[in-house]
Amino acid sequence: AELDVPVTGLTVDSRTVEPGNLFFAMAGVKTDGARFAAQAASKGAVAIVAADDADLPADVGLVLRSADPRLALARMAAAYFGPQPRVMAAVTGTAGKTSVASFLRQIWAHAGEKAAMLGTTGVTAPGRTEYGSLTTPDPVALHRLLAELASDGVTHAAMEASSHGLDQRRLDGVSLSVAGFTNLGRDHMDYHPTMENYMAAKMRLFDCLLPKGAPAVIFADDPWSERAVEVAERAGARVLTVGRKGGFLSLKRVEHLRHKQVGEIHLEGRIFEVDLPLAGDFQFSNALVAAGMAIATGTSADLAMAALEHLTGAAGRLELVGSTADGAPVYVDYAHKPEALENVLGAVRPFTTGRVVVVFGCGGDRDRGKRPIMGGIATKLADVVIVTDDNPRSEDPAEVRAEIMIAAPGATEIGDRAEAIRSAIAMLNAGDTLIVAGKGHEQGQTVGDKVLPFSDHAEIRKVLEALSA
Ligand SMILES: CC(=O)N[C@H]1[C@@H](OP(=O)(O)OP(=O)(O)OC[C@H]2O[C@@H](n3ccc(=O)[nH]c3=O)[C@H](O)[C@@H]2O)O[C@H](CO)[C@@H](O)[C@@H]1O[C@H](C)C(=O)N[C@@H](C)C(=O)N[C@H](CCC(=O)O)C(=O)O
Ligand SMILES: Nc1ncnc2c1ncn2[C@@H]1O[C@H](COP(=O)(O)OP(=O)(O)OP(=O)(O)O)[C@@H](O)[C@H]1O
Ligand SMILES: N[C@H](CCC[C@H](N)C(=O)O)C(=O)O
Ligand SMILES: [Mg+2]
Repeated sequence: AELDVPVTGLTVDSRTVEPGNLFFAMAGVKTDGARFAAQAASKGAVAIVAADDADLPADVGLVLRSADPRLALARMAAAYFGPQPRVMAAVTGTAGKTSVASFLRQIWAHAGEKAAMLGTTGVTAPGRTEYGSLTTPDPVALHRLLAELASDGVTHAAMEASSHGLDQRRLDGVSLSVAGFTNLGRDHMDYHPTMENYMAAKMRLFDCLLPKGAPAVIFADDPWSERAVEVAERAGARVLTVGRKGGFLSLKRVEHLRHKQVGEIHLEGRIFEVDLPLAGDFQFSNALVAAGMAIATGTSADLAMAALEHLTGAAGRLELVGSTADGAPVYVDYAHKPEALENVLGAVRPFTTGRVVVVFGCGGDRDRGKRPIMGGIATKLADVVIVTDDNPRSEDPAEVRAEIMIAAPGATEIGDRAEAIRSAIAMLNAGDTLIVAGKGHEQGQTVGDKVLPFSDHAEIRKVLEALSA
């Protein structure tokens, strides 16, 4: 069928249909949009886009069939909203996406570009800061945003490509200049049936979305790096590897100081000594991926390396919130999956002369398999473990905690997160380090379907202030 009537908007939700909208009926995880086609039609949808095999009532008007309606939505949203920032970068990987996108925006800004980032923590652009929700927005929200950014004069934008986003074609309409890969670890095993399936979703960024000949910046030191390089090469990308084993940016020597690290980076025969003002080995990895992506899209090596010395961590990523009177630092971190927890606990060990104390929990309605794994990691790598709540959602919080506690003998269980933070800070001695993990930048605790205002930062500050008063 051919559509020669004006379309007033695109939507995937029948409840938001306005007269003249094109309604996309999507088969989802919870329900099927096809069941709402009649409602969409009655609210004035100009046509319904549906899968070839979708079951639709007869009286819904014009129907456009598609073998892949999510792909159709992405492409139509791109066409409908129009302009995108000239240089679009997307980074994927289990951990580090938000950090890389944030660092890339900062490097571009340092080089004088009008740059933006969008992802888990929201949108950051010149004159614009918004709190986020999804890591990769749906195509309609995404292309509306990109068009706004472009019309505001933003020329460079860094975005995160989550595996859900890639799998659901959310960024298939984005014109990419460069793509990045950080690492692969266990995550979202409630959505992806196997690690292979999860890796394949991530690799869509390189083998479906990145134009041939465009640069693919790949972190070289992960067990999955080789696979990523193979996929990107086979897809015809210009592969640039970064890291200790990196061929493009290679990290030769790192010295860990308390809140910063000094590293030597080799780049095409030149040597840069870089003072990175962030703690944690993994932040150097993220910084290298970001620098590689900036250089690959035209930033000079000198400017990119200089920018690394001014980087600020993304909110809630190994963020130092304060210290006790004895100088014990208290960090907020977003580790909510096994490898991330392992990394962050390992990252603070070199500068901790006393005990590493960790407060963490696991989200309800999310992969249950990771709970005992994280309990085990905390027990192995921290000296004191306090298990608490992190967005129980529809689950019984005590049961979520119990599934962690099975693998965390010796851990203390304190469900109330504020109370857990108070107890942890109260026990700190000089030389100890406290990590409050799992919520990072989040500003709420989701219990049932209610989001109660909650911030690890605010709780920590409150306790530290009370102690110093
Ligand atoms: C599991 C998942 O990814 N779900 C996403 C998916 O929803 P879905 O299609 O499965 O939704 P569904 O509820 O089954 O409904 C099917 C369809 O019927 C429609 N519908 C439903 C009810 C109705 O009355 N009328 C109607 O038209 C829905 O709009 C939908 O199109 O497509 C929607 C539109 O793009 C997304 O908003 C939604 O994200 C939900 C909110 C979500 O929580 N997603 C999380 C898991 C997510 O995507 N996370 C990733 C990774 C996070 C990370 O970095 O770790 C992210 O990118 O944020
Ligand atoms: N390169 C890395 N390797 C391992 N762990 C990392 C790395 N970068 C960050 N982390 C850990 O993962 C947490 C989340 O980091 P970040 O938000 O940058 O990743 P993300 O991929 O965007 O995560 P999400 O999918 O949850 O949005 C950090 O707080 C830290 O604990
Ligand atoms: N994007 C991730 C964030 C998890 C953060 C953690 N605080 C939790 O609630 O599990 C998710 O929705 O699975
Ligand atoms: Mg993120």
